[in-house]
Amino acid sequence: MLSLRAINQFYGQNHTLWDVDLDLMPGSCTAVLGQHGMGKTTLVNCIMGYLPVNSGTMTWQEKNAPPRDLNLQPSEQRAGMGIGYVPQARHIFSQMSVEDNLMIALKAARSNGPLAIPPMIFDLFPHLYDLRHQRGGDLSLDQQQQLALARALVLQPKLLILDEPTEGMSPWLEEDMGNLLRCLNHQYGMTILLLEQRISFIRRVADYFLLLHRGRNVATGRVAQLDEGMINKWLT
Ligand SMILES: Nc1ncnc2c1ncn2[C@@H]1O[C@H](COP(=O)(O)OP(=O)(O)OP(=O)(O)O)[C@@H](O)[C@H]1O
Repeated sequence: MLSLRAINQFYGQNHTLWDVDLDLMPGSCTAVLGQHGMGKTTLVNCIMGYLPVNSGTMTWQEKNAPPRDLNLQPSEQRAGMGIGYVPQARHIFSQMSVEDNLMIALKAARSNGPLAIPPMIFDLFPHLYDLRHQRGGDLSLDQQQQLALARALVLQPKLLILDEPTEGMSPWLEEDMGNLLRCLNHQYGMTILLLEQRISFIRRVADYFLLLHRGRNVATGRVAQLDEGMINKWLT
């Protein structure tokens, strides 16, 4: 679905990503791990087109369609292509209603075509239906997190990218988030890329991992292979 090869990125003179490779299989959930400042958000910003890639290739391929060079797609088109993103800072519009927050995502990506919130949104987030006329800023932090996720889902992305979705969450909300991601992954067949620090959460929801250290990809594999040795070496 998405293949990255030898991605390098610089902030000015600062070499931030070094020859990073990543392969996302359709319907899989992959976690990118690493301590603070190791390059996780930078990698996603490159995928979303918010930051330029200095070298390397990013190839997007859907079933029965030719591969597309993601570097050639303007960032504003990537959501329409099927890449949804929930940033770490939720960036919801606090003055707009819940419904308008959802509609604006549809309008931004679809200049023509139907502008209806898909039923799956309120199936997944029934509370948001009850709150649909409330201002985003009046929601609790958990509800804002749900709204940010719902807004990424209105376009029914093929790939959903989440930056630290469990940050600041209590254990029971973390469990709900895990169930939701598993549902999106297994029932809706969505491919998921997760930037995450909590190992227990990764073990619950992810199939594969990629470990970044100082912008370098130092380990990849199945989550079952993520052992204490790796955790002690790279994550503590
Ligand atoms: N706008 C920027 N300008 C210059 N350097 C930056 C900028 N954003 C991030 N960096 C640097 O790039 C490196 C990678 O940062 P990045 O935010 O991608 O790491 P991260 O793994 O996502 O960290 P965190 O877990 O704290 O979000 C860090 O050294 C950081 O200081």
